[in-house]
Amino acid sequence: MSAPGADISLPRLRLLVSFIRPHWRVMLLGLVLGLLGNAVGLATPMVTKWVLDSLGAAGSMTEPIVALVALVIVGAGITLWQWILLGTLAERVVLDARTSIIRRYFAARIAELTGRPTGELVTRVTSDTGLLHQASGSIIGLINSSLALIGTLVLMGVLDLVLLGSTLVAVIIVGIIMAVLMPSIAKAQEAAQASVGRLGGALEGALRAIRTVKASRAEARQGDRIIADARDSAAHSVRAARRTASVWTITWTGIQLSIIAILGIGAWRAELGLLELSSLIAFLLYAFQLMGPISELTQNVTALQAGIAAASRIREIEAIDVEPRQPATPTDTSATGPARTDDLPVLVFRNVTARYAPDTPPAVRGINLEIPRRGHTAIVGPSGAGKTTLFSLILRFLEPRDGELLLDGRPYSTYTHDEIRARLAYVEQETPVVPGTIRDNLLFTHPDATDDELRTVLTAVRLDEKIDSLDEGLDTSLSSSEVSGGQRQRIALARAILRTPDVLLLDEATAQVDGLTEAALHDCIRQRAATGAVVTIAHRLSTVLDADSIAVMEDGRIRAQGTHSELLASDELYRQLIEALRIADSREPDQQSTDDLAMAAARR
Ligand SMILES: Nc1ncnc2c1ncn2[C@@H]1O[C@H](COP(=O)(O)OP(=O)(O)OP(=O)(O)O)[C@@H](O)[C@H]1O
Repeated sequence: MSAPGADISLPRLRLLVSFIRPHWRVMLLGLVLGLLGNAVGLATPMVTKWVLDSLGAAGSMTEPIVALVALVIVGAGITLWQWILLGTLAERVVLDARTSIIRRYFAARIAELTGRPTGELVTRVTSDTGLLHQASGSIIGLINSSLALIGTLVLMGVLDLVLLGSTLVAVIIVGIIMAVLMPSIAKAQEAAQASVGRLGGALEGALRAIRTVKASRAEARQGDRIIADARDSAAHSVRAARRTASVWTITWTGIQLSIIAILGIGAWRAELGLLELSSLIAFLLYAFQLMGPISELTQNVTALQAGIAAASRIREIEAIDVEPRQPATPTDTSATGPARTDDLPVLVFRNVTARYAPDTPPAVRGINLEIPRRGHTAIVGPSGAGKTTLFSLILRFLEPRDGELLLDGRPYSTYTHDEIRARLAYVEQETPVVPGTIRDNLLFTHPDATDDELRTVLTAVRLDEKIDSLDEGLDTSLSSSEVSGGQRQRIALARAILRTPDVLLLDEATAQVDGLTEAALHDCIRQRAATGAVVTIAHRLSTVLDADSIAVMEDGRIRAQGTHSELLASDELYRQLIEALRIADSREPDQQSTDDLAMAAARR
C-alpha cells in the first residue's frame, strides 16, 4: 500500500496533531523550554565575545565568565527537563493510539476484522503507533529549530552583514537540497511501513497454518514469499537511509565549507580593521552552532513525515464500523413482546434474508425457523448451504437484510448486542479456546464463577480426572502440548455450559473427535436440551439422531424440517445425507463431515 503521497499537507498534519492535541499543555511547556534553551544557546557566543572584549581590562573578566558558566548550567537543566518531558509525552501519545485501536478492534463488526489479514491489524498496533513516538516531539522540534535558525542568523547579522551573506548562500543551498530530497525519503519510509504491514499479515497467516505448511513441504516457498515482503521493506528503508545520508553529508560539507569561507573573509576583514577579532570568533561560534538547528530541522521533518504516514494508517482503522451499543429500536412497553411462556419459542427467524456484502447474492433467504425453549434442533446441509450464516445471524455477527429475528418474542432490534449474547453460549468449530490457561478459558464468559462450578462442568465434560492429573491443574497453559484437540473442545464445551445459557449453539467439529469427547458432547447436549435450547450444526450421525427437530438446509434455504423419521420419509436430500453419514460411520472414523458426505451423496 502506498498512502496518498508523503507530503506534509495541512489535512495530513492535522491528522497527526489530532493525536497530540490532548497533551497540548505538556506540548506548550515543552515549547517554552525549547525556546529558553534556544535563548541560552544563542546568548553563549555573545557572552564569549564579552569575555574576549574584557581581555586586558583588569578585574572585569569574572562577570562574563560567571555568566558563561551559569548559561551552561541553566542550558543543561533546561535540556534535561525538555528531554524527559517530550519523551514522556511521546510514550503517552503512543499508548493513547494503541489503546484506541485495540478498543476499536474489539468493538468492530466481525466482518470488518475478518476481511483484513490479522497480522496487518496487529502491525497497526505494534509498529505504526511506534512511529508516532518521534513525530510527537517533532512539531515542537520544528518550531524550536526554525526559531533557533532565524535567531542565529539575526545575531550573525548583528555581528557582520558581509559574513552573514556568505553564510546565507550555504544555508539556501542546504535548504534547496533538503526540499528536493526530503519528500522522497518520506515516501520510501512509508512504503517500507506498508511492506512491514503486509509481512505481518502473511507471517501470521502462515504461522497459523504451520502444520499444513510443513505437511505440504512448503516451508521454503512460504518463507521466501514472506521474506520478499521483508526484502521489500528493507529496500525501501535502505533507499531512505541513502537519501538521509546524502542530505546529512551535503549539509555538513556545506556548513564546513561556509565556515572556511567565513574564516577567510573574516580574517581579511579583520585585517582591514572592518571587524573586531572577538566578533569574528563569536561569528564562527554561531556558524558552528548553525549545524544544530539545521540537523534538528532535517530530523524533525523526517520524523514528522513518518508520523503523518503512521497517523493516517491508524486513523484508517478508526473508520472501521463498530457494533452499536444501543438497540436500533428503543424498547417501549409495546415492544416488550408476548409474556415469556414455555410455548413461546426462544428464537424465531421470520422470513430472514441475509448477505455478506451489498453486491453478493444472499447467503440465506426466506428463512422461517422457530427454536423451542427446550430441546435440540440440529441443522444439516451440504457445504455452503448457509448453516454458519444462520449461527452468525443468531449471534448477531451479521444483520438480516430482510425479515427479522425474535428473542423471547421481541425483535432483535430492541436488544443490544450484549443483551442477546448474554442469553447464548457458543462453541465454535475452529478455534474454541482462547490463549491462556485452562482456568482462563473456563472463566472467559463468567469471570466470577467459583471453583465448585468449574468442577461441576469439568465433570460434565469428563475432564475432571485429566485436570487432576496435570501438575499445574487448572493453571496449565493451553499452549502446552499436554492438552489434546479433543480436550480443548471439551474445555470450550465446559465454558459454554458453565452458567446454563438459554440457548447453547454448538458448531460441531468436522474433524473426528475421540470417543470420550463424542460421549461428553452428547451427554451435554442431552442434559442441556432437557432444560434449555440447544442448536447444533451437526456433522455426525449420532448428533442428528439425537435431535428433536432437524432443519435441512440447501442453497441458503431451509428445504425441510421435522423429526428424523418424518424427514426420512419425506426428504430426498435428507435421506442422502443420512445414508452418507451411515457410510461414514461404518467406515473407519475419520474426518467426515456432512459436507463431504453430501458430496458423496450427490455422487451416488
Ligand atoms: N464472509 C463471507 N463473505 C461472503 N460470502 C460468504 C461469507 N461467508 C459465507 N459466505 C457465503 O455464504 C454462503 C453460505 O455460507 P455458510 O458458511 O453459511 O455455509 P455453511 O453451510 O456453513 O457451509 P460450511 O459447512 O462449508 O461451513 C456460501 O455461499 C458462502 O460462499
